Amino acid sequence: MTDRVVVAGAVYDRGRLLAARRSAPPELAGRWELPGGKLEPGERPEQALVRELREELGVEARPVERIPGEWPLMPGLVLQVWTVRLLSGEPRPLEDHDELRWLGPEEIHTVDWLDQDRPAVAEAARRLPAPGR
Ligand SMILES: Nc1nc2c([nH]c(=O)n2[C@H]2C[C@H](O)[C@@H](COP(=O)(O)OP(=O)(O)OP(=O)(O)O)O2)c(=O)[nH]1
Repeated sequence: MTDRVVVAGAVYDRGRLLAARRSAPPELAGRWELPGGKLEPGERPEQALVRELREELGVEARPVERIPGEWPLMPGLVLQVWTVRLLSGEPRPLEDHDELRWLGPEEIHTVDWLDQDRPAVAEAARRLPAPGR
């Protein structure tokens, strides 16, 4: 059986990375992740990511490039991450999250990331654009 893909966004703004705190389910609540969600049948990852970021954060966004790699989550689920450019809107925790935080390069480790997200977050942090971009 092939694993189901969860797509998540490395959303950057002024040299900071967006982190989102999950509000559910109970075993994940309070832990931080990259916003995104599961691919629906027939959906391409980029489409799924645009849809999820619209639903969860209320923003319009454009996937820019995939961060190479694929990270196992729970059995049957793997995480893929795209860098994302925000086109419009200010991210708000509308669904699945109860807090958002923009983290600069020195702040990446100040939130309690989901254990399984740490390698992906490290890759996302390595690609943080300079503050002017
Ligand atoms: N979005 C996201 N989910 C993650 C990350 N790390 C991680 O283990 N997960 C898990 C949590 C969930 O079990 C699953 C993603 O499902 P979800 O609940 O966010 O997605 P969804 O909106 O498509 O959910 P659903 O209600 O259709 O099941 O992957 C991450 O960085 N981002």
